[in-house]
Amino acid sequence: MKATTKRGIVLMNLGSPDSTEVKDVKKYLNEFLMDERVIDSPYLLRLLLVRGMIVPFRAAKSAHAYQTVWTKEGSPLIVISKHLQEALQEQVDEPVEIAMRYGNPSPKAAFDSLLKQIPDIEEVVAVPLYPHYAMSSYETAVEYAKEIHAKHKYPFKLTIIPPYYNNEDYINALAESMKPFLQQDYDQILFSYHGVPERHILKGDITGHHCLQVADCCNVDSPAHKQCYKHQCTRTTQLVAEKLGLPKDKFSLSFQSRLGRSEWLKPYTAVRLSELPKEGIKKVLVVCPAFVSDCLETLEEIAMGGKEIFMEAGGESFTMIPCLNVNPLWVKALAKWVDHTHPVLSV
Ligand SMILES: C=CC1=C(C)c2cc3[nH]c(cc4nc(cc5[nH]c(cc1n2)c(C)c5CCC(=O)O)C(CCC(=O)O)=C4C)c(C)c3C=C
Ligand SMILES: [Fe+2]
Ligand SMILES: [Fe+2]
Repeated sequence: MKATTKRGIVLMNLGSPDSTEVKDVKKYLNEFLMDERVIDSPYLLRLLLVRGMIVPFRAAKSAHAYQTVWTKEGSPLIVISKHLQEALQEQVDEPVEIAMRYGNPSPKAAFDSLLKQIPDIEEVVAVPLYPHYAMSSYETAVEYAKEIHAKHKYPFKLTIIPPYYNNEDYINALAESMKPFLQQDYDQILFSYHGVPERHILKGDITGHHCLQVADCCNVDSPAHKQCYKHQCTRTTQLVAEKLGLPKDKFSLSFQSRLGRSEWLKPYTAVRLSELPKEGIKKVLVVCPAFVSDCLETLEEIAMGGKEIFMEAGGESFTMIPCLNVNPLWVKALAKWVDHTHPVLSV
């Protein structure tokens, strides 16, 4: 069916450095970590922390990590986002662009390109490539896109796809993508999500008294869950496990990529990978549902670093399940969500 409204689509991801050179990685880390939704200290303290401590110490290590996963076409996250754009474009009539929260291409470049292709464009549908709501991922991407939209007075309406951590199309695509890996002999599936500081969870609790304060908070109903990253990761895990018929002892959940010394969501993936073999879990499958595109954090931190930790601790086999990337069911889900007849809620 042809769209009645003149529309365009933007897939929004996090972004990567322009190259693996230390100067480009520094530029990227500065932009990323100076975001107040990522490092939420007051401006001057953040500036001191980021420019004076984190970036000078982290840039070379980070650049080296990027070198281990970089491809001829560029950063895996950007390349896969482009492939997803192409795959979705084959399914929908509206022009599809990609935009990154940090680095390139920017939301402005994506909006300008859509406006050039359809000068009388009426609506742009933005799809954050984050299934879960976190201040440091979904929220910052959405608020940035809204800011650019307002600042440049674009003539079209901006519609945002809400978090889809519990959406049946997303859960089904994820479960189906995992099925082939369950044919092999394994002891447990580790669902490893990007972590966030516990402080962010407390800050995002709209009730002010639920998250991390009520016993088993993620499994006790609360309006806080609308913006609770921990609840949403827990729910994705439960729904995928149900869909795959996994018994309780066959899966567990952990959080990766901790930065700094404050307390982040626990258990930490690196710690669990070092403990699992001692608990008799010698064959592990790892899936990272917070990322829909493979990136540094899945390909280097988990598939390389995580595997090393697990094998050195006595593990026998470590299998990384790829992200959804350009999985046909995932592309189909996106095409369904952006269809003009499908009711989307603007956040
Ligand atoms: C999936 C959602 C993400 C959340 C939530 C998130 C929070 C978060 N991240 C950092 C710091 C870093 N993250 C880095 C890489 C990175 N993070 C995400 C996603 C989320 N981050 C992705 C997809 C990537 C990979 C990007 C790529 O180019 O492949 C990095 C850069 C790499 C490094 O030096 O380790 C940093 C730094 C914080 C502090 C945070 C929450 C507060
Ligand atoms: Fe991150
Ligand atoms: Fe919560």
